[in-house]
Amino acid sequence: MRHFIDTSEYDRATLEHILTHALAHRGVRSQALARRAVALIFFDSSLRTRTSFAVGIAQLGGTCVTLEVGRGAWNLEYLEGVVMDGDKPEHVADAARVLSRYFDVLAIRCFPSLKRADEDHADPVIEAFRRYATVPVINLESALYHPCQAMADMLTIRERFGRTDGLRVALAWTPHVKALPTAVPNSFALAATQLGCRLTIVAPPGFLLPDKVMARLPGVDVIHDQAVLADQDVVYAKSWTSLEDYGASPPACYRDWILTPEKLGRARFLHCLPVRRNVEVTDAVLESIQNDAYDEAEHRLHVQKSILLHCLNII
Ligand SMILES: CC(=O)N[C@@H](CCCN)C(=O)O
Ligand SMILES: NC(=O)OP(=O)(O)O
Repeated sequence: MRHFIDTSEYDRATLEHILTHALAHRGVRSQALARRAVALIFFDSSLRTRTSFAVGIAQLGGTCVTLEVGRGAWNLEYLEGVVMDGDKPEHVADAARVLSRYFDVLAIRCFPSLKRADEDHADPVIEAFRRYATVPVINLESALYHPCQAMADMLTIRERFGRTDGLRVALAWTPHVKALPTAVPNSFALAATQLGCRLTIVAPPGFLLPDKVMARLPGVDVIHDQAVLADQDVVYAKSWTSLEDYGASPPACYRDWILTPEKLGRARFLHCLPVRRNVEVTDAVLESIQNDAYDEAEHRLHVQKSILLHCLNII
């Protein structure tokens, strides 16, 4: 079964095939998903993911139903063997099997708790759906991975530069008012290296990615000095939680890690959005011609149509 949970479950040729299809079919309307139905299951908020999936499915002639877990749909337990006497009336073990009888694809968003790193790093909710679903599962951002975002990121780089191989790409930590997940930086780092980019992680001490991700990034430099950003082709700005003080708001002493035009130099700017203006990145960066984040958001629509077709063995 072709799930799409983490890009590193696929080889480079498959990822390239999806990107090539997405670039060639951008804007194309078809009936490729006629008579197919996709469940969009949200445990957490979204602007881009829910809308771009709904529109993309419609452009392919398919149907989607959006469920908000705990708000209109039952709240779902996902841990094995628990006595369900709390606030969660249904288990993923049952919900995933039932929804698989109605839908051709189950797509799930569930962020980490940011309380216990060991539990988050096991990615329990998406793994529960993988275990019990009998149709393909697409990850709309789990505790550890956001593969659809990473594919849109790589499509943006490929469109801008005509290639991904050999480009100098920095994953640049930014300040934030609260701790954020590592899913976006994890998947960006993995996909960028899979597609031949020369990746540098630029972050304060203690802000590494989880061990199970770093283990798949051999040879990637981690640098604690933003001076290297100006030498890059692409700067990918993102805040994420410290591993040493897991789930704690970033300390005020790192507020000057905000990305400015001076630090960006001539690099192209990417961000998954949403962005906290003048906390993570200045208005001047976002209003500059170097900002490719809106193309990046558009590319979610194009690449997700190709991911759906891949998961259903249509391409
Ligand atoms: C602000 C916030 O909660 N960001 C989330 C979502 C990012 C895009 N889906 C994060 O950092 O993972
Ligand atoms: N980038 C992204 O996934 O956006 P949403 O959280 O708005 O879906």
